Amino acid sequence: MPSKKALVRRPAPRLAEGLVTHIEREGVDFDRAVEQWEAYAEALRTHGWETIEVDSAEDCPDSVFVEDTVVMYRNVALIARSGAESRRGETPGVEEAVASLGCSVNWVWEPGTLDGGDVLKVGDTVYVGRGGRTNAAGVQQVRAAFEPLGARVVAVPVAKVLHLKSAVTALPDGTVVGHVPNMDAPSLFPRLLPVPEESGAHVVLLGGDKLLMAASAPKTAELFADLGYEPVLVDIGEFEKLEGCVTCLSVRLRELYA
Ligand SMILES: NC(=O)NCCC[C@H](N)C(=O)O
Repeated sequence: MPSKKALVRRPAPRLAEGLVTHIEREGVDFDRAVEQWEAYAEALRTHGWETIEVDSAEDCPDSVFVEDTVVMYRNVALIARSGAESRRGETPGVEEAVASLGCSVNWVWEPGTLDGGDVLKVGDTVYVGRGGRTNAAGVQQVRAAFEPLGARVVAVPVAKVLHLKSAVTALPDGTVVGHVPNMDAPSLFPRLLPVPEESGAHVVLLGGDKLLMAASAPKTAELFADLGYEPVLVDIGEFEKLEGCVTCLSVRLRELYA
């Protein structure tokens, strides 16, 4: 059944200690990060999403990036097991949240690793990035969880960036949007629109023609507006310093059984 709920998780006080892998570390202004997070959640609500706050994980610096902890396919939640050990303590609160919403809950088990940021769904195609955070066993476990439900899993090598969705996401019509210099295997995507900015590759579908995007991608926003979309820009600069993007700050639940 269609639903418009989104999990979000308040930044932990230790946010500034979050992991940085592919960029230089920069100081994070915690108060500003909280303001940006509030504005992000407000943008979701303004566009019809009910935000559900997962209990905060005070000791987990990266816990605001809630997308990495769980992958949804229909009503089934697959609880991730991050390739970064420091992130594994983030999952219990998320398990509770999805279970209390009536989702069926599965887990990625050792030796599998998976970050939700490596999973891009386009219709029933589920692209899974195999990279620093997601290993081959993790990809196999996504297949085992979702293919019996009708998904087709496509594994995608990821080496240049943190996650698959650091490089590509998709528009409402299924066109994949990607920053080609960050992509390891662009030919795996049948309909690819290259975008001029790294953060332009990150869109959250708000419904209809509306696309939530980072304010740091003005040229891509113009490109999308010219194609008939309506970009909604939010400043997430403090999270970008930690390799975060608009997608990673929420998990949308679109097919709950009410
Ligand atoms: N899905 C995402 O894009 N997640 C961003 C995670 C950033 C965090 N600092 C990390 O390295 O895990």
